[in-house]
Amino acid sequence: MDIEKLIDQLPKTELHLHIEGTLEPKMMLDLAKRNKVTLPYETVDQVAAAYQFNNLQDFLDVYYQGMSVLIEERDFYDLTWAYLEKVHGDAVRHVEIFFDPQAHMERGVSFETVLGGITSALAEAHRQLEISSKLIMCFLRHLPEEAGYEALECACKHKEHIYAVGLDSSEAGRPPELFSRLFASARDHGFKTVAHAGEEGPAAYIKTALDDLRVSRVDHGNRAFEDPALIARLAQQQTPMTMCPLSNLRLKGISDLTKHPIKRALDAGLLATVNSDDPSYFGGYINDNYRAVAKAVGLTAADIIKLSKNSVIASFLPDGQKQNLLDAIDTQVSTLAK
Ligand SMILES: Nc1ncnc2[nH]cnc12
Ligand SMILES: [Zn+2]
Repeated sequence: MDIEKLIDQLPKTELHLHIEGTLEPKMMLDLAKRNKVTLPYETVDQVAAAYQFNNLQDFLDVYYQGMSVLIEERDFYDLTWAYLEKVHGDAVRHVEIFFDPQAHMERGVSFETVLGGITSALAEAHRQLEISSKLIMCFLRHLPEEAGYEALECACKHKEHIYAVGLDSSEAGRPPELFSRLFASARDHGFKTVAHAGEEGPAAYIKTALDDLRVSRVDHGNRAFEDPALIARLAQQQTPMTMCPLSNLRLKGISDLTKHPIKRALDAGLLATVNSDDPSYFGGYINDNYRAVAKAVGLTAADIIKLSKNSVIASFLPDGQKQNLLDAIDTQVSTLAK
């Protein structure tokens, strides 16, 4: 079966996507003009040239600067809508999107402005594009745990729109257990939990994300392979891992895509998925990630089908909707096999 066609046409979900990381250079410059924000770039080429990163922190510095152009509700709407239209063409049927409210609130943009723009676009995508969605509010781990409570209070006022909380930003030296009380409080309020772990941080951070934050999924998780007992546990528990190949390449977690652990993860029986993380900054949306990693590590047609099914199983969708999507994958596979 043709791998490219499978990637293009198989229904799938995206589970690791920072909406602020979908800000394309052109939109960044247009919004800077619209909102009278000064950026250190004047052309799309200058923006693109700044996207050279040696590690996660290099990227985060550019990412937080880029999002300074997002000010009005319609900016968040435009950003989210552009992403959804784009991945509609990638056969994405369901998205679980991260957003970073603390990074906006500290600039004087209200939680409601951010949430209003994102949720209006998500509702429109449900109507027009038949893409369903859930929102995951991330706490910034470079800030103290105490700083997260304000965002959690805001989230509690909008429980109908926010399904889970996550943990992102600078990982080194900021282990998950620093956020145990905040996450316990979020769970008490009924939110599911996920966390970035093992992107740059050690395997021990993945363990404490599981044990202390009680995460339903591990975002990235690459460094789990340094601990065979942890791999056995992740396989046994079928804890989903939301992997992001082009992100790992661009942030130099791996020196080349042939070293990406996605194939090893599938072969070890892990519930691994492929996602784009911050597609505007890392050079590719979800299907670009599938294509690049498939070529680099030699994924088979069976692997691609497995990955699209894993993306559904790993989602927060109710069982009935998961089954509908799994059936849609099988139907598409049969059509392509003819
Ligand atoms: N790849 C990533 N890791 C941690 N925090 C992030 N915020 C946006 N992208 C991120
Ligand atoms: Zn991420």
